[in-house]
Amino acid sequence: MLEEPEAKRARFITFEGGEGVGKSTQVKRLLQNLQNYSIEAVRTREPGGTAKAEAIRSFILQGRSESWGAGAEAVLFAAARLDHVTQLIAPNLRNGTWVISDRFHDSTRAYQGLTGGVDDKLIAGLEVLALDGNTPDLTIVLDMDPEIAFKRVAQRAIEDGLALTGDRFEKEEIEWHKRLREGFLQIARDNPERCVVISAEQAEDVLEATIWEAVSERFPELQGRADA
Ligand SMILES: Nc1ncnc2c1ncn2[C@@H]1O[C@H](COP(=O)(O)OP(=O)(O)O)[C@@H](O)[C@H]1O
Ligand SMILES: Cc1cn([C@H]2C[C@H](O)[C@@H](COP(=O)(O)OP(=O)(O)O)O2)c(=O)[nH]c1=O
Repeated sequence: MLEEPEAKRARFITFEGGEGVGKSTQVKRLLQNLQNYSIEAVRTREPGGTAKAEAIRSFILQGRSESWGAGAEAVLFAAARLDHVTQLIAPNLRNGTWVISDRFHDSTRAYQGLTGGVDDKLIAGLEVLALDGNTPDLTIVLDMDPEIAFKRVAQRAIEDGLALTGDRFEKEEIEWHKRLREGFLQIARDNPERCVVISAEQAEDVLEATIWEAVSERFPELQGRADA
């Protein structure tokens, strides 16, 4: 009998945390580090990642669904995620390409669930639909005081000569952002096998090295691989 070829084992990594903690910066750096180790990998983001999901992203972030309430928004984020998973995430993982996503289902848990008040059972049901079994192998929760994160974002806007307008979630009060931070820490405590909390109050290079250590510790296939 012919042996089945061993399936290529691709990993799914997500980054989570509040606004301006450095997720996009570190997603790019991790992608580069994986590629330096000859790992095929792509980066993506939520909401978004596919044309349909990006359309839903614009609709929500412009504030057009705000009056619909957190429950309806949870449904919209889930609809975007379903397309993202079926069209981009799952096919890449099946082909052996690692996927790194800037936000994923924990953002719905934290924003619409823990701070938005949407019932756990609704959130859990939407996850069954949208994830279709594609739970991340590792979630890196970048944690920091939201006041410091805001200063970073404001500083960059000044340097770029831009007005600090913000999307609709960025405009929430600081107390709300503190509750959001606690929400992500709670998710990490509830899912210790999947989540690693890393302090984001470190210089970009130092944070990059801490993340690389966490990723390479988690996945044996990265150990002993030569830096290409
Ligand atoms: N470790 C860091 N230290 C200082 N500033 C940072 C760090 N990481 C990112 N930044 C800056 O902070 C701002 C937000 O970073 P970004 O990666 O866009 O965060 P997020 O994706 O979490 O919103 C950007 O201006 C970025 O250049
Ligand atoms: C994926 C997702 C994002 N969001 C929010 C979080 C952010 O405020 C916004 C995404 O905007 P984005 O500009 O990507 O935020 P950031 O740079 O901080 O990551 O959408 C939810 O409320 N629920 C979700 O499920």
